[in-house]
Amino acid sequence: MNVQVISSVNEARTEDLQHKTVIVIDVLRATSTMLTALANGCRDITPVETVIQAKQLQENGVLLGGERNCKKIPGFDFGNSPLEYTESEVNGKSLVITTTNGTRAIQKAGKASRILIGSLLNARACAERVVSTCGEAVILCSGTNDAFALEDGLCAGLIAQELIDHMPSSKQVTLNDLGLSMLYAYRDVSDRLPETLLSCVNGKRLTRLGFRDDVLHCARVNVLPFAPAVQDGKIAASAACL
Ligand SMILES: O=C(O)[C@H](CS(=O)(=O)O)OP(=O)(O)O
Ligand SMILES: [Mg+2]
Repeated sequence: MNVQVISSVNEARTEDLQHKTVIVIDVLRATSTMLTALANGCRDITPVETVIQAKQLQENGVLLGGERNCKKIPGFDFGNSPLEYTESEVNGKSLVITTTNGTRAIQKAGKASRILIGSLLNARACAERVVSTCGEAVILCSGTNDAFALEDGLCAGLIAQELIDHMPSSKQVTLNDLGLSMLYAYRDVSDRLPETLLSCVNGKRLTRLGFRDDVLHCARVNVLPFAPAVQDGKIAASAACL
């Protein structure tokens, strides 16, 4: 299986994504937040690119979440902190979310045959789901404002490692050069991921803004057993088995 790792939304060309399984990663924090909300019983999540689109989807009982400049958007129920999306807040509810990078990456992958939502939290589940499919796969790192973000790259490396570990011996995983680089980088820091995430640009920024615990939450590996797909514009935990 050919697996291409793409460094940021800006680097993703439509022809690289269409007809492929695309795993979208935004470790800090969008995809980690979505997965946490689903793990806490959120019924479904609609990721949108703009604040206006989110507000247009606002209706009774629907929660609005997201950030601009790492901060909660005025009038929204939640920011982009996974720790806000507790069971008591989100269980059984629908959520519309917009973030600077992660929801933009999901929209960019719109021509993929399947879009999976990935992070360190569910890397193994993503790999297992990809192994069971045919065709090529892409790991799309959201990055930050069109630039590479280390936390997303390390997650791509972890997913590559999980793909290698779970691929039947009759099949091989072939990575592009960025994928190989991230695999080697992940192996190098796998025993100190929390410190590594706290030391990267986004980890430092979030810590400065009071979100250190978010970084530590997002640095946990393989704690969620599902890899949800985007279907008809929504992400649902039940779509994890489709
Ligand atoms: O809230 C976040 O962690 C970031 C904000 S910023 O772009 O790094 O300022 O958004 P995300 O879309 O989750 O990367
Ligand atoms: Mg990010």
